[in-house]
Amino acid sequence: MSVLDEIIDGVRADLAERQREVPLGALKDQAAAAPAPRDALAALRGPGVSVIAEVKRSSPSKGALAAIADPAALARDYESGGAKVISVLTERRRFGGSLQDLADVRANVDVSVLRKDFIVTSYQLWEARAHGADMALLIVAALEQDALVSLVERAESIGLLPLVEVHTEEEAARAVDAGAKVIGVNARDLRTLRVDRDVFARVAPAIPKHVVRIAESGVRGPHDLLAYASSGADAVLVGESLVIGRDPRTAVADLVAAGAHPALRQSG
Ligand SMILES: O=P(O)(O)OC[C@@H](O)[C@@H](O)c1c[nH]c2ccccc12
Repeated sequence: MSVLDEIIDGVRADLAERQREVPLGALKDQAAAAPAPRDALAALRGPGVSVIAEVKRSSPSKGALAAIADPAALARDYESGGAKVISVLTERRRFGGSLQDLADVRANVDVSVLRKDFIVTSYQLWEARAHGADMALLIVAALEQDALVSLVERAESIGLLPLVEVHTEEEAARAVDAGAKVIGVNARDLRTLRVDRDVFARVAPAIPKHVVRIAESGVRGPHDLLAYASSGADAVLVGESLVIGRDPRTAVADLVAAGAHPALRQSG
């Protein structure tokens, strides 16, 4: 069984428990009472290379990264550094996150917030919206095409912008077919956890220009952002290097400054 399959087994077990506690009808009432969605698409379209900064306590590949006692404070630092979107990992077993983290972050920033999790049912989309998310991650490798298509549609119908994640050209074609407006290319293979920063340059040409292209994982600093930008990235998604550093606000600001460089305007 791949790492991805193992993670999803755990996600399904936790999900079953939450579904017993909160019936869908009650969850939909919570979603109706949540603050209105923010326009993440406009934020991601630039100008410059947008930075999505992630609240990430641990990862299956590295274990514990940072304690992050106050995710909202970290998110405010990211925002003041210029992050356009805050990504909040809500998966509990491997990443140490929660839906409470998502709600805390959303209540304390003015930018858009992404629910980063392993979404396999529409119940999780309603949870995302009920806790204030503006975007939700959908991982192509975790979903049959029918399920992907219906989750993209459902997300949009409840006001969530789906970020559809791929790792290969074939997956990118599936994401485009599913109508994704935002596609993320993950440098990390979720089946093996290996990072290959060349994946973005290989896969990006399979994604039409009108789609927002996000390079995910492996950004250590401005030089990696610039490399992704030169291959056509509209945005980068950064976790580990921000949470392990001493000054997340400055780390984001350095990325944002690199992404604002005028020479990048002709790229892509
Ligand atoms: O910590 P990094 O290498 O900067 O990566 C961030 C982000 O791309 C990574 O957390 C991620 C990308 N896709 C995912 C899917 C599930 C969980 C996590 C992820």
